[in-house]
Parts: sequence; C-alpha cells; structure tokens
Amino acid sequence: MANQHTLSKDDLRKILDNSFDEIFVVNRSGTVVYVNDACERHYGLKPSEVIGKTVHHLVSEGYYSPVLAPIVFRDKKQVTLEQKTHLGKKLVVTATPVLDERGEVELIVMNSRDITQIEQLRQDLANTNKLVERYKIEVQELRQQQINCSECYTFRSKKMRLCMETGQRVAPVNSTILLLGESGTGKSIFAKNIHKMSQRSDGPFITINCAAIPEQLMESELFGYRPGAFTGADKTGKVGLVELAHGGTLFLDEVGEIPLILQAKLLQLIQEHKYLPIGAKEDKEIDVRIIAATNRDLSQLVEQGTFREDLYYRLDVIEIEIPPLREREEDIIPLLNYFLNKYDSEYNVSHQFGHECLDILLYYTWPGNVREMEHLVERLVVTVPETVLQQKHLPKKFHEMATAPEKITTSFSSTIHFSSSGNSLKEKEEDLIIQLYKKLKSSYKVAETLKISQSKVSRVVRKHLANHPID
Ligand SMILES: Nc1ncnc2c1ncn2[C@@H]1O[C@H](COP(=O)(O)OP(=O)(O)OP(=O)(O)O)[C@@H](O)[C@H]1O
Repeated sequence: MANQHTLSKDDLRKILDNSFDEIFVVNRSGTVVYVNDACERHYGLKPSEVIGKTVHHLVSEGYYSPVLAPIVFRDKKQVTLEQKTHLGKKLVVTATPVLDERGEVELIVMNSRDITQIEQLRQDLANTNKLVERYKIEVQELRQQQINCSECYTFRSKKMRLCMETGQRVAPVNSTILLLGESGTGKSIFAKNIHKMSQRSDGPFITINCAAIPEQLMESELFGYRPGAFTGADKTGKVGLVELAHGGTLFLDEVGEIPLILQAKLLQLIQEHKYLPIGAKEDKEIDVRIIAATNRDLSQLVEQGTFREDLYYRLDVIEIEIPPLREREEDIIPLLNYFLNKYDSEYNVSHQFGHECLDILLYYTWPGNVREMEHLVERLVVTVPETVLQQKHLPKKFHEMATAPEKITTSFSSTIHFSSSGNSLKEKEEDLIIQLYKKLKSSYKVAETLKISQSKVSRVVRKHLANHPID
C-alpha cells in the first residue's frame, strides 16, 4: 500500500471491495458505474455483470425492489429505504446524491447494509417472547391446577385466586396465619392447602376444633399430661394434640372458642414454641406452625373481654379472609361440577345438571356456603335415579324460588307489568328482568332477550327471589 497520506486508485478499490456494506454508484443516466464485491452476496451477480446496466433494467429483471434512484433524481435529497433482493436478502439502502456545480445530480452513491440476520433475530426474539408469554400462561395454569388438585381445591373467581396467591406466598414462611370467613367457606381445606404448599408438607397436619372439645378436657387434649398428673389420669400419661403436630402444622379451628384460661398457654406456645404439659416440671419445646381460623369477630371478643388482646395480635400476623360463596358466583358452577363428579364416582353413578336446575342453584345465596352445596349435591346424587338433575329434584325451598307469584300468561308483551308507576329507572329495569325471568325461567334466555349480561340477570334475580335459606 502507498504511504500513509496518499492512496492509490488500487488502494481505494481494495478498501471499497472489502467494505461489508454494498457500495453501488449510478450516474446521471441511471447506469451503474461502480459496485463493490458485496453485490455478489446480495444479488448473486459479479460486479462486472452489474456495471454498465441501468437500475431500471436490474429492477425489471427482478434482482431487487423497490428502486431508489428516480426518487433521488427527483428530490435531490438523501433517501433511506428497505429493499428486498431476489436472493431473499433484506437491505437497508441509503442513497446519497452527488450534485454538480449546477446543482444537478451527477452521481448517486448507495450504501446497502444486509439486515436479513438482524431481521431474523428480531423475528426470533418476537417468537421467543410469544413463547415466553405462552409458557407463562401454561405455568400459571399448571400452578392453578396444582392448587386445585392439592386437596381438590376448586375455584375460578378472582377473589379466591387472590386468597390462594396470598396463601402460596406465605406458605413457605413460618408466620402464624389467621383465616377469617363464614362457616363452610372452606377455611379448613384452605389451611390444609397451605400446609401442603409449605416445607412442612411431609410433617403432620393436626386440626383442633376448639369449639368441639369440652372446656374441662381441652387442656389435657391439647397439651397432654404426665403419668399420674391428676386423679383419674391415664397411668401412662397422654400425648397432647400439640405434640402430635411436631414438625408440621397445628390448625386451630374456631379459635375464638378457646377458653380464656388456656389462652395464656397458647400465647406461650406461639411466642416461645414451648408449653407445659399438665403435671410436668419443665416446658416442652415444639416446632409447629400455627394456622388459626374463626368465623367470629375476634376484635369484638377482645372488647368483650373473652379473648386476650395479645393473643389476638399474635394470631393476626397474616390475615386471609375467605369470601362467602354468594360473593364469588364464578365459583358456583365449578364447585357444583366438582362435587357432582366426586359423589358420582364415589357412588358409582352418573348425573348431570339440567339447565333450569343450574340456573336455580346459581341464584341461590348459599347461606351455608360450600359445605351446604356439598351436602346438597351428595343428597341429589344419592336420591335421584335419573341422569339429569332437574328443578323438581331440589328441596322445597328451591321450588319456591323458581315459582312466579303471579300467573304468567301467554305473550311476552301482555305479561310485563311494572309494579308501581313511581319507580326509578333501575327499579323498573329490575322489575322487567324479574317478570321476564319468571316467564322464561332461564337467566340465559332473559339476558339474550334483553341483550344484557347473564351475570346482571343473575344478580337481580338473586336479589329479588333467592334469599330463602334451604332446609
Ligand atoms: N374450594 C373448595 N373446593 C373443594 N371443596 C371445598 C372448597 N371449599 C370448601 N370445600 C369443602 O366444603 C366443606 C366445608 O369446608 P371447610 O370445612 O373447609 O369450611 P370451614 O370454613 O372450615 O367451615 P367451619 O368454619 O364451619 O369450620 C368441606 O368438605 C370442604 O372440603
């Protein structure tokens, strides 16, 4: 190569030919006057096959498109565009005009960079992102299934999903959990699931129903006693339920019922992981995680003086409230089907819910929550010989819900009567929904007729017709 300051024509050619980007020069008549070796990669043509041809010829032969030169000749400005070649390459081409002294385009220098690979990478990345999104959904579904499968926990509602997510988050730590909720909402099964999701899952899960053990027996049942601890005691002593839970989870159901005199002992157990069995001289150490549940308002019990405030705060480290079934109607059908399958396979029979029957069960407010539903479904499975469970198979209270108080006559228009002229629009709308429901006996049909959502119909019907507890 020539000295550092001057480059020969050959040097310049070498530099241009070794440029990764294509350099493509056309003169004022659109004829290619120079192209470097990159053109072989882009078009599969040697420079000698391209030089001397016009851009129009190359484009009409289909080597690449679109053509940039005419735009640059017209605008006399730099233009950047994407081009595709017949070899499937994607190029980003910047065409720069070189003007003569009269301001006319003398040459156009085009610089083309192959972005096929970048494009491919971009495409791959987009596909990967799509895959990641899909996997995220699959993982979420698997996690949900896992939750559902462990202890057969069934739910679809957002409210229950949030509860479960909190449960999952706190399962691995040892903090005490307080489960709140009406009777039958599923607090015990929820507690079992937390245990299953915790590192203690191989250990025992011991339930103590504080309301079921007579007060005078509770201390010995819970904490056990040493041999000969008191008159009438078993000579070998007794292991308490608390000790049985060692290495696992102790579930204190209906904790609000625990007698005041035992609350101090429970407090010590939670705070120090120690307790004194009856008749023992030394405390016993224990490794348990405590989950407590109540359907009572513990703060009110504290105010009334029947529950220790310090114990309340100790229990209430993480509070999870399980909503009643009437506040999560999306769970009703999945739970009904879950129990139907469960009892059908238990009793080796086969049933399905008829539409009207399902409709009625959807509007029902379930004062006894999931427990009430489970008992009802078991009863239906056992007592109904037909395959399709119908309205007539339901207990009496459900029939009342479905019966219209006024006689509904033939045509739709003749049967809709607003009950009072002074009603608000909302009341009138509800009135219409109710009357139509009494006629059509299906929320789906009402929703379809009035072009409103089925859940709205369901809400209104429940409000007006379904507040009868069942037997
Ligand atoms: N989401 C659910 N999926 C499946 N079964 C459920 C679900 N929720 C509750 N159950 C079932 O409903 C019944 C009542 O639930 P559970 O005993 O857990 O309620 P609870 O809130 O602890 O009641 P209580 O306050 O009266 O002790 C149980 O048989 C339980 O297995």
